[in-house]
Amino acid sequence: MSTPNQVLASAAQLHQAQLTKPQGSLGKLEELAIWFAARSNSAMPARLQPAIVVFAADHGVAAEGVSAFPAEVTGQMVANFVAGGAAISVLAREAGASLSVVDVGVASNYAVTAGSSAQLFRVPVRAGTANLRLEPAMSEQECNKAWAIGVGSAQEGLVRSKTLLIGGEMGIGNTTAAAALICALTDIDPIDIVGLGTGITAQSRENKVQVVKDALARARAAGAVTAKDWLMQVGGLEIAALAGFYTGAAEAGIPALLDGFITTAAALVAVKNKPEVADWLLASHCSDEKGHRHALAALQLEPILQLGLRLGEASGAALTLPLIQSALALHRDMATFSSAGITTK
Ligand SMILES: O=C(O)c1ccc[n+]([C@@H]2O[C@H](COP(=O)([O-])O)[C@@H](O)[C@H]2O)c1
Ligand SMILES: Cc1cc2nc[nH]c2cc1C
Repeated sequence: MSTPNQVLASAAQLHQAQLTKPQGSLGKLEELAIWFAARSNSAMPARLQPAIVVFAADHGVAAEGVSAFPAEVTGQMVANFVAGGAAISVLAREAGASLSVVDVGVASNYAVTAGSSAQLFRVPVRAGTANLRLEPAMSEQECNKAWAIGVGSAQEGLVRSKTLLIGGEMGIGNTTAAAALICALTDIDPIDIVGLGTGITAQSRENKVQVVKDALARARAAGAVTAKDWLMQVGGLEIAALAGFYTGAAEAGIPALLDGFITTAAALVAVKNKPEVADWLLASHCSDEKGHRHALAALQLEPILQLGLRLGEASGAALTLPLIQSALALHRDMATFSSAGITTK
């Protein structure tokens, strides 16, 4: 596992103090430049080359009425990503990021058009998870397979020469799985974590809280202890792939930018499994999903933005890219007090 370089962080901090601005006046942007310096082999990090990888899969728990949309939307949205019409298609183009979609378990058939705007990899581990209220979402072997696809996605051709990895997800029903994982790994009550997902009613949310409580009780009785036990019991295939993706990024020494509620649940699994992964994670935004801020706090991460987003697909992470690139450009290109001949005392 790579570790951030504190000597480069100190050099970057000294450089920030010499730029033509009052100390600390660029706030969080200064912290970002120093954070990337420690993780990019240079006190003056170059413009980032971001890769967005959206993992898609279905959830058996959708049968419990926990989403405002039918499960077929997962596959239909994969087709939309490939056709270039989804929010993340637009935002990836705007930010100059590559976009890949990895189907690790979409249950429905979907047709993709030729001449696509995103690369699609179809590597389904199974056709969606089982209903996690009633049985383990997946077997240990399936969980490991999805995890390995995520590791491979962070370390192979998909992201070659990229310097920032962004994981996203698409999966109807996955806020239920993510909520269950966050509750299991933080010991916070489902009441404080379960949210409205795609926009369910308050009454449906009561049912969703009960579904999560039932799933947690079932998995606990089945002997779930480790983060990977919980992942296999109440997680999802795209969540397992994302946890592997963050682990693979950390192993390769490439920073990873989190998106919303579901990606943060996956990051929590990765960090509980291997604490050093935390050194490579950056939070882009705090979504409107009820438990997101608790999950970020459990990871000791402070989000850059809070815009009331609740979309997923890596959209919040992509929206943060211009700010991050600006932070690095300011760090590289601003004049120093001495080069500009500005007096400090
Ligand atoms: O990223 C978030 O914070 C977020 C919050 C709410 C919903 N979502 C997206 O909505 C889908 C899951 O919502 P649901 O209601 O089907 O569980 C899934 O495709 C996610 O990408 C994403
Ligand atoms: C249309 C739609 C787009 C999405 N993108 C991520 N999750 C989603 C859920 C729905 C329902």
